[in-house]
Formats: sequence, C-alpha cells, structure tokens
Amino acid sequence: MSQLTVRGLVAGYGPEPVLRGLDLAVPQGELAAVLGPSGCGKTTLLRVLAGLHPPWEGRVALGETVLSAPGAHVPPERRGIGLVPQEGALFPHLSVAANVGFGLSRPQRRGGRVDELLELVGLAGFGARMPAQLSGGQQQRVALARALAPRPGLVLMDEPFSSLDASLREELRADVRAALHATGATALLVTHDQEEALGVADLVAVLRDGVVAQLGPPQQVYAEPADLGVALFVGEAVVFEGSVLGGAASTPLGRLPVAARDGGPGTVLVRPEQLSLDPDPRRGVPATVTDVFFHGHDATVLLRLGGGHQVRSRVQGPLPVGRGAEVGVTVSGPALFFPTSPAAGPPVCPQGHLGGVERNQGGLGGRSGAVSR
Ligand SMILES: Nc1ncnc2c1ncn2[C@@H]1O[C@H](COP(=O)(O)OP(=O)(O)OP(=O)(O)O)[C@@H](O)[C@H]1O
Repeated sequence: MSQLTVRGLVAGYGPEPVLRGLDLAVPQGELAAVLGPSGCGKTTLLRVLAGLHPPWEGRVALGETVLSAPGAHVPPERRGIGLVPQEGALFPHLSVAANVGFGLSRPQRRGGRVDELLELVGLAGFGARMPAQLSGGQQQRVALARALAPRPGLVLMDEPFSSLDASLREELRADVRAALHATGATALLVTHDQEEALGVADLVAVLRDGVVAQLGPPQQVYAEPADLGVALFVGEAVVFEGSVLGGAASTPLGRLPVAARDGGPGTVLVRPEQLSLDPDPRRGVPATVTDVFFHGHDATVLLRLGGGHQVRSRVQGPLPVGRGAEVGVTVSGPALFFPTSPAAGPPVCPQGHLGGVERNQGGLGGRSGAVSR
C-alpha cells in the first residue's frame, strides 16, 4: 500500500517559500502529472519528496510510512523511492545491466530481476551495451528500469521526455505508462507540457503559486477547470468578456449556454474544437479565414468575425476551407463561465507565461479585436 500523501508542505531556498502549504494525494498505483509553468516549484516538490531538500513545514507519507514531518526525516536511500531525472544520468562506465542492477543486492542481481526489467522497458538483450551505445530514448528506458529495479513504492520523474523528439516522446510515454502500471508503483511525473500531462496521466495536479490549484483526472481538469487560470493553462481557449443572463452568455459567436444562471461580468470560454466551420457563411456566425495551420491529424484555423474579433478553431478531417474563405461558425456544447473575481487570476509564476491573456470583449458593447489563446 503506497498512496502518496502530502499535507501542508512548505519549502524554499531564500526568505520566501516556493511551496506554500501544498496538499497532494496520489492513490496507490496511479500516475500523477504535476503540471505548471517554469519556476512554479515542480522540481522543488520532487526534491522534497525524494528527501534531497528539507521542507520547512508539512508532512509527507508513503502508505503508512511517514517520510517527513516535524522532527522526522527518513534519508533518501531509505525512502523506497525511484528517481528518473531529466536526462537518464546513467553511469557511463557501467553496462546497461550494471546500471539497472545498481541498487540491487548481489542475489537480486543474479535472480533475473535485471533481465525482467529490461524486458519490461522493451530493451531485452541490451544488457551488455554501454550507455554511449544507446539512443536518448533507450537511455531513458534504462533510467526507468534502474528506478523500478528495487521495487520502489513511488517513482519520481522530472521531465523525463523533454530531450526527445515528438514521435519518440509519444512512444516512450505510452511504454512508461504501461511499465509503471505493470509494476503497480505510484508515480509522479513533472512536466510543463499540457498535452503530455493530459495524455499520459491518471491524475493531473496543476501547480500555482506553490499550491495545487486543481487535482483531478485529465478529462475533468480540461472540461471542468477550477478557475480561469487553470482553464487557460491546460488547453487552448477562445475567450470573451461578457455576462450571463438566463443560463446563456452573449458573445460574438452568439448566445452560448453556460452552467451559471445569472452573473457577470466575467469571462466566457470555449475550446477551439467546439467551433465548427461551414463553407456557407449563412449557416452560422459569418467569419473570414485569416490563416490556416495544418497539423496532419487536424488543423488550426484563425478566423475574423464581423466585429473584428479574432478566434481560432480546431478542425478535424479534410479542411473544408482555405485562407480568405468566408465561412459560418457554429459552437457545439456549453461554454464555461468564470465570474470576474480578484482571487481568480491565471497561474502566476516567476517566469511563467500565464500572467495575462488577451481577451475578446463579448456581449453588449464590447471592445473588439484581441486574439484568443
Ligand atoms: N538551489 C536553489 N537555490 C535558490 N533558488 C532556487 C534553487 N532551485 C530553485 N530555485 C528557485 O525556486 C523556484 C522554483 O524552482 P523549481 O526548479 O522548483 O521550478 P520548476 O517548476 O521545476 O521550474 P522548471 O519547469 O523551469 O524546471 C524558482 O524561482 C527557482 O529560481
């Protein structure tokens, strides 16, 4: 039983804390992605969990074992935690097998555990190679096998895919997830890549200002973000300023149903994939296509609406239109509405890019122009 439980964690380096009373619970065997912009404290959290950085306050427990609490500190080597750093950090003078077996006792090494792990990470037969004879992706697989070898209760991964190219990253993510689930280890993956967090994890924890702003399954964090800041951080968004009357918000894309009955002012948000385009501008809100970015599996279409508002649509399948075309825009599904409140800003971090978002003014008498994210 190795559920990770973190309560009221405060930690930092200078006079100001980086983590400011962080709570987090990851059930046994689940993979949680810690998502947040640069400088938010993701690595600091991993270091504290691994026992490499002392917290100022708070409690960390793995199952029934308290790893860290006022007056208690289990040293890193006795925590039962495996660490996968950003770039493999394999011992260059040791073979793949010796790297994987590094944390094992001699009988364990002889008992076939190393071969079992190499098989698990898709590197059966690679034991005799040296790290320099492996690709970047293979090195990360070895690093994972090494972390899993002593059967840790918790595996911590710090941006383990960041040095790999896109297609390799995707393949490795799927394999890492499968390997973790096969071993039953609880795992924490640090990333600043929203797609990675949503695509790979069982749970996503969005870090903001040293606390977890939202923890939930990826679908929930995307579809029911706790506030505007989380909504903007976990995916692309089309936003308008407006207010709600009778369960619908007035926007330049028409009246859109929202969960709130009445309220305002606030921000109305839809995802670009909710916008559908019809080659006939009479079927929907008329718009002009200003640019198209083809991604292969889908395309981003930038649009200018009648009032000058610019929005983006994400279109699946064959593209019905090209640049300069006149189209009709319709919105499927409900919009999200976030009442304006001084407390509900976007995640703000020292070097974060979430300090602001350009918004469209919707509803009555709004300013036109700015682009949605
Ligand atoms: N050893 C250190 N001494 C002083 N300040 C530090 C140290 N390590 C990190 N910091 C500061 O603590 C804050 C959080 O850093 P941390 O590395 O945990 O962020 P992060 O979310 O992992 O960022 P990134 O995504 O860029 O790796 C930053 O402001 C950083 O400058």
